[in-house]
Amino acid sequence: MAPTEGLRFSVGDRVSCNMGSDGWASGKVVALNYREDHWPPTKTAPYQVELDPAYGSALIFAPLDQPRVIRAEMPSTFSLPEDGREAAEVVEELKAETAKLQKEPCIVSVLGPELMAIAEDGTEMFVPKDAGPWLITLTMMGPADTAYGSNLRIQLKVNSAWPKSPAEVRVHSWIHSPFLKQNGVLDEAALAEAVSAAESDSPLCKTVRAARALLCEPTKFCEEDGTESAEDACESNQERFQVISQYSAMRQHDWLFDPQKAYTADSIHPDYWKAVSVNTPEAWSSIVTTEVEEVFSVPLFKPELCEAFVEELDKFHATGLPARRPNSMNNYGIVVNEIGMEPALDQLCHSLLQPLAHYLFPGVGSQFDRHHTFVVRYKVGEDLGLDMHTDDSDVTFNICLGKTFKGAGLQFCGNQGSANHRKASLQYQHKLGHCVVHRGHRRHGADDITEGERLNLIVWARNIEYRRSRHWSRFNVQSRSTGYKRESGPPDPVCLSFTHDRDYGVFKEYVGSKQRHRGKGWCPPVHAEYDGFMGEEPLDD
Ligand SMILES: O=C(O)CCC(=O)C(=O)O
Ligand SMILES: [Fe+2]
Repeated sequence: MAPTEGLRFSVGDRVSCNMGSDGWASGKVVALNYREDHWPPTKTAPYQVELDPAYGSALIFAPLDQPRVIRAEMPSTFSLPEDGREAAEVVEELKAETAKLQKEPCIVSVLGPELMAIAEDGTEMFVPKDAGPWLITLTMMGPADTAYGSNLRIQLKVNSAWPKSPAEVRVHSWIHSPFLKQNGVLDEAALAEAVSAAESDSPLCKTVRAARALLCEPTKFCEEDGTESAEDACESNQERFQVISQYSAMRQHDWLFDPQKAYTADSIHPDYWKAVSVNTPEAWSSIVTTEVEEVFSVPLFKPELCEAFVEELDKFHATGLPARRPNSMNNYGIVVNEIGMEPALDQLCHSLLQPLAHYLFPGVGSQFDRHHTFVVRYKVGEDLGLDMHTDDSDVTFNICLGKTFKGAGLQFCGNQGSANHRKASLQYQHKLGHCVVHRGHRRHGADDITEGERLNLIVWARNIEYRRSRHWSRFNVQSRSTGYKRESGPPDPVCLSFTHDRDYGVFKEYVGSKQRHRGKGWCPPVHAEYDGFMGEEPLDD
């Protein structure tokens, strides 16, 4: 059908809709100029879309007729361009361009082009063979004496239609920017504009200059109404930068911050060091313990590394410098990327943890983009434990740093949305230096500590390719609506969440400040209630 009324799509057209952090979901247009009764008279949405059964057949609307909101359903032109060129020719060109890039004054290091370990074609993930896409990884320096005067790590994803099809820019460093999307990808429209303003005879250098300018001089690219957000971003960077540089003079173990020195044969458990050096399935299987299906553990840090890490955190606390907390329930933990450890932790994540994740969870664990890394801390008289939850990660690594403690086990239940997601599957006892590895969608929580103090380093690793695949969308979009399977029976008490569940109060008492959550839960969704389900009474106001 031809598009009507100036809209790009017609009723019946197959489309993909941007579900925000949930990725893209496929469906078909069922109405144009859609309206809901309660909307003001002038408000319409260009399209109503019925999502595919894989996404719960939900009826949604697209608020804007823009490619970033709704696009034609097709294999992403990004990964599998129809007008792609010979791969060898593109690789040669990219090599020549990366050589030019090395000479740019802001560039610290360049790696690649490397074939991606895993990529998405708009719906599914595939292992690239030789036709791309490729990644170019680089570290560059922001302008000195500004809020951006530190190393920035970015990755360029390039396909075989390069340079006709632009590179996607992924920013691994945690930088505040009005142009950065939630997943760490630079806004495509802003990048295109900045590329057209950049000067260079190499398209790759132009892209990198444009990315640097967007990230480090955001006000130049903002319309008047956006200047405020650019200024806010600048201020947040300044604050972060200040903490990092102030603390750099007070560090107890400088080597912990150094990507060349922190995670080496001196600090990594010898079994792990051997396995990662060999990196074969046999080597990994000889050190991995399967604690229960899809939950694994490995020896990772030597006790000396754990001890130094804990001393460093104690030192940071003692300075009184402001720290960002990992979540609202852990008031004494700390986001370690924010105190200057990011370069070293990048190295830990990409060189040491990535190969293990590829072995344990091929596909989703085969490639990581940015990671959110923090330390949780539990102590009697402070935070005791952590409510049942799922992580905003694709793969989570959880390493016990010490100190000595009793209680504080890690309870695992089922996968989010499954019939047994509130059934207990494992109580894991942390061991010094050992790392537990699990998927982010696994329901888990920390038992209360009864004695001593426990600190754990948590790495939430994310994979952009996976989050764009149908699998992730199905799991996340669908599971929030119709996708929760009917629960097989009442929950096991250890799997109850006081922040999420509608029946917590039926089985357990809300103690102290937990009271305020009574009646506010959403889980399980109504259609997924087990036989005989009873919801709790709401809180009397
Ligand atoms: O305390 C632990 O070991 C788990 C912490 C955790 O699950 C989290 O912070 O997401
Ligand atoms: Fe967690």
